[in-house]
Amino acid sequence: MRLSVKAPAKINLSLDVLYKRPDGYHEVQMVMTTIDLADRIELVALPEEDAIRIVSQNRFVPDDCRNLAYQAAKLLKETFSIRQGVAISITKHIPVAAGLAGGSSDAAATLRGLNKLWQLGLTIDELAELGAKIGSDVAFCVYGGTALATGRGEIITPIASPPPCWVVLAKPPIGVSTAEVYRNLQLEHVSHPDVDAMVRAIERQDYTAICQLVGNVLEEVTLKKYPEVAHIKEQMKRFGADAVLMSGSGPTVFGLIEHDSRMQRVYNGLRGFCDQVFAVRLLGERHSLD
Ligand SMILES: C[C@@](CO)(OP(=O)(O)O)[C@H](O)COP(=O)(O)OP(=O)(O)OC[C@H]1O[C@@H](n2ccc(N)nc2=O)[C@H](O)[C@@H]1O
Ligand SMILES: Nc1ncnc2c1ncn2[C@@H]1O[C@H](COP(=O)(O)OP(=O)(O)O)[C@@H](O)[C@H]1O
Repeated sequence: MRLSVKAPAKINLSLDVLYKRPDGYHEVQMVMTTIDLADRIELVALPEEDAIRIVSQNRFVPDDCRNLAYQAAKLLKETFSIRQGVAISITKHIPVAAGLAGGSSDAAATLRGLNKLWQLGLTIDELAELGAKIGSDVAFCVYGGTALATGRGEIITPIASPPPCWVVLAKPPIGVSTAEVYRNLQLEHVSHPDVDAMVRAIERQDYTAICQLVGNVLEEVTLKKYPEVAHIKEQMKRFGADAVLMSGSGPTVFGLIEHDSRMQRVYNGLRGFCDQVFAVRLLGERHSLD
């Protein structure tokens, strides 16, 4: 049996860090939303072989137990004593180590897919709870759509999706370590975005307010280390994006744009000096288990 599952990227419209916790993680408050830039996960049952195989053509993607999709399959196998194997093919479209949760989304898609393939009958809440054991962003990726994420990012409260718009993404050729960015964050020096106001602006579908309220406390850390990220931000503003922000720990910068012609201008302008540029739509729908 074979199954194909879509694994979309996320962006953080608002990302605040409240404090460092005794367990080493940071307490966060984020508004996250999925976008139409996705990896494709193919799951093939290996009934004769009790192994997890990862297949990927992308040289930045580990093909062993470091792969988050591998960890998702292993977690399900161990928790439910599954005695059969699976081959997981990952076709990457989401840039790696980019602040777009590509690995987390691959893990979440693997959880949703194996729930079907192995007929486990788990609810989406149960899958999200398992996902949180793999990484802080995995629970959100299990649900998709738009949500307020709190705790270390694993406590998910679904909210309405923002009004439809274009998202132009530009990723400079650097990979960022999330752990390092959190480690270098100096909370006494940051200005905090108003996450609650962002949630309210989304709930009332107020595009102008959403654009005014975007903010990410991790920006300062990554921009300081990589001035090219600040440069991309400036260019995206100059070409006319309605709002510009770095996603997650970076280095990907995204711009929100309402009108098609403006999107084309921003996209073409950025392609002049950045290799990885994408123009996609927000994905309104949450994932269902059907
Ligand atoms: C910054 C964010 C924003 O959505 O995304 P990315 O930039 O990675 O996409 C997330 O908080 C990243 O989530 P994720 O990438 O799943 O992190 P994890 O694997 O759980 O943790 C990686 C490391 O980041 C640090 N970490 C992560 C989450 C958190 N709330 N506090 C932390 O301090 C810890 O040092 C941890 O060891
Ligand atoms: N399926 C996967 N796809 C991409 N990267 C993965 C995957 N599994 C594990 N990784 C590792 O996770 C790290 C972070 O990747 P990714 O999830 O793309 O970035 P981010 O945490 O910035 O959103 C990478 O350096 C990579 O080695």
